[in-house]
Amino acid sequence: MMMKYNLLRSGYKSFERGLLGSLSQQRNHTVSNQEIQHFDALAKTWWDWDGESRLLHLMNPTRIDFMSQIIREKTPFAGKQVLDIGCGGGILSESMARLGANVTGVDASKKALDVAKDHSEKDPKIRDRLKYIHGPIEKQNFDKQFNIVTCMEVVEHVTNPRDFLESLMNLVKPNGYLMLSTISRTFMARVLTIFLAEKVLGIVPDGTHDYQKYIRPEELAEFFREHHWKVNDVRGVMYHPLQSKWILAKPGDSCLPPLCNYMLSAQKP
Ligand SMILES: CC(C)=CCC/C(C)=C/CC/C(C)=C/CC/C(C)=C/CC/C(C)=C/CC/C(C)=C/CC/C(C)=C/CC/C(C)=C/CC/C(C)=C/CC/C(C)=C/Cc1cc(C(=O)O)cc(O)c1O
Ligand SMILES: C[S@@+](CC[C@H](N)C(=O)[O-])C[C@H]1O[C@@H](n2cnc3c(N)ncnc32)[C@H](O)[C@@H]1O
Ligand SMILES: [Mg+2]
Repeated sequence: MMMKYNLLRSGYKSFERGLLGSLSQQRNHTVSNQEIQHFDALAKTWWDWDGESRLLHLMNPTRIDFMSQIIREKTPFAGKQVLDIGCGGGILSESMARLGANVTGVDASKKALDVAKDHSEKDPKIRDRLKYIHGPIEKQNFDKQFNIVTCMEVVEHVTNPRDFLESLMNLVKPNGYLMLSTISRTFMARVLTIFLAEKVLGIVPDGTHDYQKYIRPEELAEFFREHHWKVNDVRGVMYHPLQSKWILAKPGDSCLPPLCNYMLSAQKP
């Protein structure tokens, strides 16, 4: 019987250390060396649109669309201070900078970050609005908070997700947003994102995901509400391999929580 567990519940003992450790002042580590080695290996082809990170490139317009729907301003990113956690090669960071944001990208993969820096340096229109920092988020000492913190396709790759998310939440300004995308822990997600996407279709690099690290939207929503944050929206997003594009569910599209990939927006009181 598969143990039903919630990685975000404070009493839950994760494999490395009990989450109770996160209740102390000292935060648990959030970086898995195995995960970072995986993304280090992908760094070289990150900006190859038909390369191994193709689905992330294809996902970009959809996540900009989702965040724009939530922020509901004419120019949702212009002039905003944005922190992109787990920015990788900078696919989303560059898009938000192109829309006028001042973006700080943080990633634990030095190789991916070097690719991000190198790629942004080539574009005078955005390079002055982009800054990249290497290292675990829990070790960063920022002298400011951010209007928007993005964390796209990252939380399913960290250890101690509770500590990871709490570090991010501390970096959001009051009334600011934390925008996430990740994968739900369901059988359908396991079949689609691992069996089909990695093993059968090969559209995601083999070994990218560990089903045990998937987090359900209701678990994330409960976690934010425990911290008295408002959950603005939870939206399913499905990759359509025949159309090679991501389809974002419409608001209120289904009373069911998303069963595979989803995006979630939470707002700080
Ligand atoms: C309990 C146990 C032991 C389970 C084992 C799991 C297993 C091995 C199962 C195999 C058994 C089997 C053959 C099952 C299939 C039949 C079945 C019983 C299904 C039941 C579940 C179900 C209803 C599944 C739905 C599947 C379905 C409807 C198929 C029919 C046709 C169809 C709709 C096909 C669509 C295919 C499709 C949608 C493909 C897209 C796959 C996908 C979701 C891709 C997204 C991948 C992703 C996560 C992208 C983000 C990303 C990307 C990258 C990157 O580097 O590009 C990196 C990242 O970190 C990312 O997060
Ligand atoms: C699938 S990639 C997503 C990249 C980017 N967010 C995007 O969607 O285009 C996941 C990224 O998270 C980074 N990562 C994983 N664990 C991390 C952690 N604990 N702290 C910071 N970055 C991390 C990896 O190095 C990798 O670059
Ligand atoms: Mg992922």
